[in-house]
Amino acid sequence: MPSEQSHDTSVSTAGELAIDARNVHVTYADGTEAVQGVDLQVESGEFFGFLGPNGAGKTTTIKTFATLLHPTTGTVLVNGYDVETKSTAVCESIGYMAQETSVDEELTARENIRFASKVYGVPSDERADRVEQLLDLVNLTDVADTRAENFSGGMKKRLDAATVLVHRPPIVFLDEPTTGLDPEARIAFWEYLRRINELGTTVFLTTQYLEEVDRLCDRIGLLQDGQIVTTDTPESLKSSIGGEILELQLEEPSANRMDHAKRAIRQSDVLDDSTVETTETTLRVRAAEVRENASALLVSLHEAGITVTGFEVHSPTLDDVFLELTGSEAVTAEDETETPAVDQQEVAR
Ligand SMILES: Nc1ncnc2c1ncn2[C@@H]1O[C@H](COP(=O)(O)OP(=O)(O)OP(=O)(O)O)[C@@H](O)[C@H]1O
Repeated sequence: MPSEQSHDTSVSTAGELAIDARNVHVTYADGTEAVQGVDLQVESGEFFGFLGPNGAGKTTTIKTFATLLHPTTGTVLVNGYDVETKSTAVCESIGYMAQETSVDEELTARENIRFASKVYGVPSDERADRVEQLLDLVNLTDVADTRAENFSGGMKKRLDAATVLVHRPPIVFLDEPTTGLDPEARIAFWEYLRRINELGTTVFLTTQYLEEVDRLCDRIGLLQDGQIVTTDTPESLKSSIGGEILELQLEEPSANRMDHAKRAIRQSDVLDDSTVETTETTLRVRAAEVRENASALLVSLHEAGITVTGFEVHSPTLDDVFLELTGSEAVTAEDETETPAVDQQEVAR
């Protein structure tokens, strides 16, 4: 760990719990039970991905951990501090990045980070060094004196993330930090998160980009309807669903056609034990012997009058885990794009 950038872990050290949530419920004033008995332990230094379909309660949970909402019942310790009785200590020991970017567009990158250092109480004689380290960490040194209004969405996100790190919190909460970014900006941001995690910071994030989660996260918690469905490593989650997946694209897919195909697969005696899931565009058949029986399945579908335009067999991915455990499809990278980005090189200095 490079000493000049090492994060202060005096509040929480490896092996200790960064988050210890027990039976947490959060009910909004209108009666919506957004969180319904969450139990979750995250160790210091972990890179933890918090996943779930829209409306599952991820933002509510993360806001409760970051003291922005009160648990209705249950207890949450963050870095050993109770979010209810020691909320100031919790705030001082965390960084929280909301879904909406909070950088001041009128200020330059350097001014934004300097301002955050002041707000978070970084001693004045340490501020200048801290600002330069963070600019370097998020790769914005070259545009440090450019106003944030000229930045692309990805650059603003990286700047925003730098501002939540000024007080060297041992844990950062990031709520969908890469939503809306184009693939290149997203990769740069994930690389940045990997760096801060390597420097010792616990990373707790919500996201819907499962490929990156698979690559980066030590563990994943899957939330649905306010409850944790499972918590495990990406590898264990993938192997737990077992078998292989045959993905089929149908000609002119529609709900009716998908149902028809699903029935045809079930009625054929090709596979004894299979799980068939459909999304808007794809039919997924999971079974132990699906690879060996793919041709026979295609013949059955053809005989049932269904035209298959494409297919592939693959090992289970986190998308498959997500679909099986929640019954809904995760957002894919293609679903979202950011507004035209100003490339870093294009920004006038
Ligand atoms: N202020 C609020 N008042 C009442 N209900 C709310 C409020 N905020 C969120 N909810 C509801 O609580 C549930 C959980 O919402 P939450 O935003 O925590 O889910 P999420 O998993 O973060 O969803 P998304 O991925 O769409 O951001 C949803 O049913 C949502 O409509």
